Amino acid sequence: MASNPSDTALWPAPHASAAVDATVHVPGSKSVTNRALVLAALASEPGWLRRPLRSRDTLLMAAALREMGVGIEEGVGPDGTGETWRVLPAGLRGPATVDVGNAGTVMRFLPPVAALADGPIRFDGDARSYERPLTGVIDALRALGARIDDDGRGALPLTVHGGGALDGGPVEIDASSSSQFVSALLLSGPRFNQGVEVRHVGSSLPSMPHIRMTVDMLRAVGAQVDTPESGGEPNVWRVTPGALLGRDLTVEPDLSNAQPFLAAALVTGGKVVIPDWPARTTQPGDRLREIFTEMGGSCELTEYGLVFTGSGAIHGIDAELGEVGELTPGIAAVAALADSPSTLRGVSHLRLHETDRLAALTKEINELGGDVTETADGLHIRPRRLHGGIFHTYEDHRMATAGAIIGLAVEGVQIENVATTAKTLPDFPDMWRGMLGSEKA
Ligand SMILES: O=C(O)C1=C[C@@H](OP(=O)(O)O)[C@@H](O)[C@H](O)C1
Ligand SMILES: C=C(OP(=O)(O)O)C(=O)O
Repeated sequence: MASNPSDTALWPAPHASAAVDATVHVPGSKSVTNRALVLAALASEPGWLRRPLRSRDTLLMAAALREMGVGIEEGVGPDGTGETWRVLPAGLRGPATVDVGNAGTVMRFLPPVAALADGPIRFDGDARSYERPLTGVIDALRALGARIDDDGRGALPLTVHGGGALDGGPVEIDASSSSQFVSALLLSGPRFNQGVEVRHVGSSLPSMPHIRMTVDMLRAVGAQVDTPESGGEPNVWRVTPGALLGRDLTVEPDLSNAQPFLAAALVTGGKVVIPDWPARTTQPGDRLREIFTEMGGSCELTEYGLVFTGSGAIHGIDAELGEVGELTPGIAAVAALADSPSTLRGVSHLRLHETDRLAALTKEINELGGDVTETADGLHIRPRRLHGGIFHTYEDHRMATAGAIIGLAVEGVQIENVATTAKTLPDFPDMWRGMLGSEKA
């Protein structure tokens, strides 16, 4: 966890004076947008993304692909809102420089793409990006025939010396620190000469829904993928070499970014409607229907979207969150306000996310008077009466939204650097105020 950044930019988290009653249009999924951009860039024909997320992580992905020669044009959607990107694949080339920011998807998904480019591609990013695990991708690409210069730590910054093609073939990786290693190799796999066979050899594998998202999206653009779930060996994914189709894809709302708004209904005993909640999805945020129901709410999935209603009571939960790790900060925030203790398990890899999320949540909730302890693989949260204070965010968007959830119920919470939410949700403060603006009298 980085040291406390400056406290100068403090955002007074709005306190809810009544139950919220709002409809919240949540922008597109980060994970879907960035996969769609990579797949469209690797396709053999142009493609469209409708309602892409435009946030720091996805703009970095688009900028990086443009740097490598891909055309990405802003288009005007049928409703005139300019909500489309047209992606024009082109011969990938260096020299180029990629800024990954602190986007796991950019730092993991693009080195395999760079290995297919002609020329050197340099990768650099925020200070935190140097600490986030990348060895799985670097070692695998080297084993598959790529030349990569790094400083020997198996992390950023680095240069991939693209040779215009990559042999590919079988490779073993330990993806226990991030599922994104597997997704990264699979996404570019169809373009490797021999495709790719990824065998995960680590003790555990987090975020399986995100790997399923990768597989589903690859299949949707014509790739042949064999998975453990389709009768293959456990922990082995195989992608056959082949051309990818350009698609016209409408990006689903980001269900993990719906989390703070659903939490607002739970915390205030109100109601929040999220239009366009997909009936079927690989997004981990879909698990919120079940998790937040267990914590005291109820939900109804209609053709219009998800209607989520709080009961006024908030219950603690004992939950295994390894599959849905990115939901942990928001769940921890709700758990700190519950009527019974919670244990959140299976998320030790969160120590290597945007910040050490387990340490950050523990420290910040406890500084508001809470009683949170870190366990080997998660958090134990005993609710206490909380008081106001500064909630530091460590440049982690989900810390900022977690603090905002607590602020609804606790007066005087100030979020340091709420602007960090722009990583995946650029309009968060306005959306939050908009939701509260429609509080019931
Ligand atoms: O592939 C993806 O889009 C993601 C995978 C997960 O990463 P980890 O497996 O590193 O947790 C998740 O936490 C991240 O927010 C997005
Ligand atoms: C872990 C996350 O992001 P990243 O894609 O940078 O890994 C997240 O959004 O919670």
